[in-house]
Amino acid sequence: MATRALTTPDLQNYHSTASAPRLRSREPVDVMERPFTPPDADAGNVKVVVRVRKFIKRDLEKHSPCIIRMNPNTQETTILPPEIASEDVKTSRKVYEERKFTFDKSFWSHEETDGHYAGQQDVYASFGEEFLDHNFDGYHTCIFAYGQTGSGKSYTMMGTLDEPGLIPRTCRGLFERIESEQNSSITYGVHVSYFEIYNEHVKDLLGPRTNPPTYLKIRESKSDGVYVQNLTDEPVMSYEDIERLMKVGDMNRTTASTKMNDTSSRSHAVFTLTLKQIQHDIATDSTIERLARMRLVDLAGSERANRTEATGQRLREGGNINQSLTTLGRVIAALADPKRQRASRMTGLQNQTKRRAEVVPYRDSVLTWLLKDSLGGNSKTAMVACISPTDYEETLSTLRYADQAKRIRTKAHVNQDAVSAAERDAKIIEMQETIKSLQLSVNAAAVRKRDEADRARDELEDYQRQVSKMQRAMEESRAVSDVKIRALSQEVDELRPQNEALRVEVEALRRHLSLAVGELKNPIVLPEGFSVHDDEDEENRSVSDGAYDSSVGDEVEGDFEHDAWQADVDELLKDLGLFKRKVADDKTRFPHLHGAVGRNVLGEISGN
Ligand SMILES: Nc1ncnc2c1ncn2[C@@H]1O[C@H](COP(=O)(O)OP(=O)(O)OP(=O)(O)O)[C@@H](O)[C@H]1O
Repeated sequence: MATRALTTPDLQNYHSTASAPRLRSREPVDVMERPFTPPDADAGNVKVVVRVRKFIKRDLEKHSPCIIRMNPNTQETTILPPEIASEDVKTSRKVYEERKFTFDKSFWSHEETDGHYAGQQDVYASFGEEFLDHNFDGYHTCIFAYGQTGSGKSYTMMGTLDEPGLIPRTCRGLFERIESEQNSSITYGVHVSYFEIYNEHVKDLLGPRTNPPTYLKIRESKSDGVYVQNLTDEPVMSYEDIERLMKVGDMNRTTASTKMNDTSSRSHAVFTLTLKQIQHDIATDSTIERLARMRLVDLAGSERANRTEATGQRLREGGNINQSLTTLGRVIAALADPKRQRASRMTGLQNQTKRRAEVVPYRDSVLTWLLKDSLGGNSKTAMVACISPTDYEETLSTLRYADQAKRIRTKAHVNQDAVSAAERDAKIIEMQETIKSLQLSVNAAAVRKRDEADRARDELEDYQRQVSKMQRAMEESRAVSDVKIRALSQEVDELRPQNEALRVEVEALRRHLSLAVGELKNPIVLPEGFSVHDDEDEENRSVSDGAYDSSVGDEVEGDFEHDAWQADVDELLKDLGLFKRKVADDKTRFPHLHGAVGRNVLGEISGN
């Protein structure tokens, strides 16, 4: 924000006809002389002006005559019936008749050579400057252009490079006033936003272009009313800053060629200037803050589809444009309803009357919802009805619309806050505290979010780690099992022949043993003098004894045999004990070889 000195050279180009002369006089003004305290609320009707444009190529090709007359003294606009062939008049059911309307201003922009011709500067000077006065007094304002396609809305609002319209002139006027301000105790801040409503979507015209386009949301709050969320609201320091933004916005606007207009605006464009003034009184160390919003709206054309020969996308656009404009018509009708106006002024309303006061269908379209305050609330509002000089039906419809809008009353109040030094300090501290606590909660939320995310990520990683660990462990254990199985199989294979040999040996021993045990239990008693020699025994004895002594009696021979058997049995039992131990050892070493082999062996040993 800054207090500025007047630098723009072409101030002289503007001449003023508007009523509020204070800043317009360009005289240095004493702050005491210009008290910062205008009346608090100002109820007034919507200001309605009508403007007829000159012939354009299309009119000239059709050789259509001008059917509009305007009286510069009475501000009366007259529409004459079109010259149609008498046969057509007879067959047509439509009523073509002369109609008169009176508006706050009727701008004759049809023929430059006429004495009461109104150019762009005249239109601005007539009410643009007055509305700027309202802004500096702290009132919100809204100027919107309404009319059929090709009737001159964009020309009136934006204009051309050579003939700038209301928007550039208002912006230039705003900065000229700021720069001409002599009072160094006032600081100014200006912001600009520019958006369009296309097919019932809000598009930021100053934001970056995206594909697909980004549509913004509309919100409503107690403190800010209806607003567009995340809309670019650019701070500007000079008219040149705004000029640059206007170019960006206009390039982003959705236009198309229709039968009625080569560069037809297919959207409603809303250009908003916000002016904040802070006046500081050094003596009392208090400040007065004023906030004013200027809405400058270029509506899309109110054409009927069959007239523009629209199809496809154009037809759909037409439907949406008409939905907004039809709703605007209903809102205007509701606001202009005298019964409603009476009801809204009355206190202690009956229910039915109260409902009538409340039911204005603002929310039925994006356009009317966003213009809610401008149309029926805290705003000083003007409508510029743009008309073609040739089109009876569309022009009559626009004039009727405008005539109805005249009856709308708004209740504007000054948006001003007086703050003492102590209050300001307290407010700053409070804001600092709020910011601090917001920052903390934002940080905490961010940390919480981050923590939660981190924790979740950690948990996931941990889980994944566990899963892969487990998979690895399973693979390892499978590998170990495979090795074990292979080793055991090998061992079993190796043991198989030993086991077989043992089994055979055990079998032989068992047979031998049972024979021996049987002999021991039932010894064979030979008759006296009977000896049984076999050749082998005889031979053995001869060899072992060296000499055979036939004198050794039968008893001696029997004892000897018994001892030998006993020694054999002892030997066998010893072998068996050894074998048993060996088998038991193997069983401990190869418990898995519980299988048939081991069991068989052990079973066989134990005689099972
Ligand atoms: N007062 C005027 N003086 C000179 N030319 C004008 C005037 N008004 C409109 N025109 C011309 O008429 C044509 C149509 O005007 P403009 O584009 O402003 O119409 P529009 O109502 O905005 O149409 P749309 O709704 O299709 O956007 C343009 O070529 C414009 O320059």
